[in-house]
This record gives sequence, structure tokens and C-alpha cells, in this order.
Amino acid sequence: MNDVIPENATSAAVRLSGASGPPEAGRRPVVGVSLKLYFGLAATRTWLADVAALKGALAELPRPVDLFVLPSFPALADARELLAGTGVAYGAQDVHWAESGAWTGEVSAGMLAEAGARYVEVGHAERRRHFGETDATVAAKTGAAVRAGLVPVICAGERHDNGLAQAVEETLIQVRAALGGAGPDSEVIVAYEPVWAIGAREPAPARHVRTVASAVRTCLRDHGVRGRVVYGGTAGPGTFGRLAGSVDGLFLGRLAHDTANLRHVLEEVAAATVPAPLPLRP
Ligand SMILES: O=C(CO)COP(=O)(O)O
Repeated sequence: MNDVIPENATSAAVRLSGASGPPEAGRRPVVGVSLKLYFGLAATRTWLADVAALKGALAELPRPVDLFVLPSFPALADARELLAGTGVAYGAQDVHWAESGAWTGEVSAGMLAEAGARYVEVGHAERRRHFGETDATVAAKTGAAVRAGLVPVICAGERHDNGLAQAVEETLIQVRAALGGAGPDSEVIVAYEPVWAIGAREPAPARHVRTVASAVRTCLRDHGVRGRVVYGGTAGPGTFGRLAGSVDGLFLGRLAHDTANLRHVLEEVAAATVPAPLPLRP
């Protein structure tokens, strides 16, 4: 698949990296939700209306928390309508690397931006496994997102629970590759999602997440991007409290289908201590 990626994807991303979001967004706590393919359009509208009703709860949090939701492509117009004026951002679960052309079935980052999207997920484990996504395609998609002014939500994580050393190594390979598509000072979110904890009964153990998240944070600093690290994989109420200080937020799946859970998570994230700023680069 690599041969169809534009050769200049990385250098173009470097040149145009100034298109990313405002610096003050760099370290605000953040909670994201991907609906994957769980809901049809009517159910998505109902869920989006429930999320919009969290507006009051969001405004009352002791500190601001960014909230974004990623429904399926056909629901982006519903997100635009139902989330207008709520402060809840939205985006997509995938994007193509090309701006336009003969790419049947694909959606460009520019089109997502036109649809009001602010975030776009790239490299989720399910896309890597079922649709053949590689580190190279994820890098190209990351670059396309940044060039269009979107914040890429770069998903990375080891496939099997074979210990911390392998988890760090496998995750950093994916993160470094994706960041190759984003220029310095780009705004990104890395969602650390150990594949074995996705769709599971429990999130990964806190010590495991803390160690890998810390390695990811160092990697983001070394690349000079403005990055936040969130944890995903059976995340829900109670997860952030065990991770506070090591991640900037959570990336939720099934457990956000009930928006009472989502509200609970937002309150936990707002109440917990936000990690200290990144150390200055030498
Ligand atoms: O993959 C995930 C979010 O993108 C996590 O999904 P679950 O929380 O349903 O395991």
C-alpha cells in the first residue's frame, strides 16, 4: 500500500504545520468518544442529543475539559446540528491521505474540516487489523489531518500483553511513525490503546498504562509537537482516577454509550490533577 502514498506527504506536513490548533489547547484535559459502528443514524441522533444535554454539566466543571465525539461519517451533519453551541467538538473515525482524486469511497481531511470536524482518528487497531492500515498509511493520514487544520487522534498500542518492555517498544514504533507525518508544533492527541484491552472486561492495569504513557509523552516532547496522551481500552468511570497524573484524559468506546457514564468521566477528569507541563527541551 505504501506505493500509493504521496512521497511528499511528510515534507508537506512539515511545511504546513502552522495550520494546527491554538497553543492554549495543548494540555487541557480531554475526553473523546468513538461510536465505531455501534449505532445507526437514528440512535446516533438520540445519543448526540443526550451529549448536547451535558452542556450545563460541562460548564459547571471545576476546570475546563475538552470533549469530542466521533460518530460515523453520515452522522457528521447531525453532529453539526445537534452539538451547535454546546462546546462539544466532533470529528471522524478515519480519513484518507489524498486531498482529492480517484479514491472511490474515501473522505478527505479537507472535506471533514468543511463539515465542521475538529478531530480525526487515525490508526485505530481495528483499522490496522481489518483494513490493512500500516504505519506508513497512518503517517500519511496524520499529515493530511494536520494540513487540513484537524487534530489527529493517533491510536497506538501493543497487540498482546507480553510485558511492559514490549508494550513500550511496539507502541513507540507506531507513534514515531505517525509523528513522521506531522510537523513540529503540530497539535496531536495520542490515544494509547493496548489492543488486548479494547473490547475487554477491564482496562489495562494502571501501572502498565502509566509506564507506556510516560514513554509516549517523552516521544512527543522529542518530536516537538504539542501533544496530549489519553488512554483507551474499556475505559469508563473510575479509570481516570487510577491514571491521573500520567494521562491527559480518556478515549471511550462502549462505556460512553450511556451518557451518564460520560458525565461521570468528565467530572472525574475535571476533579483530578492535571499532569505537570512538559519539561523544556534541551
Ligand atoms: O477502541 C476503543 C476506543 O477507540 C475502546 O473501545 P472500548 O472502550 O469499547 O473497549
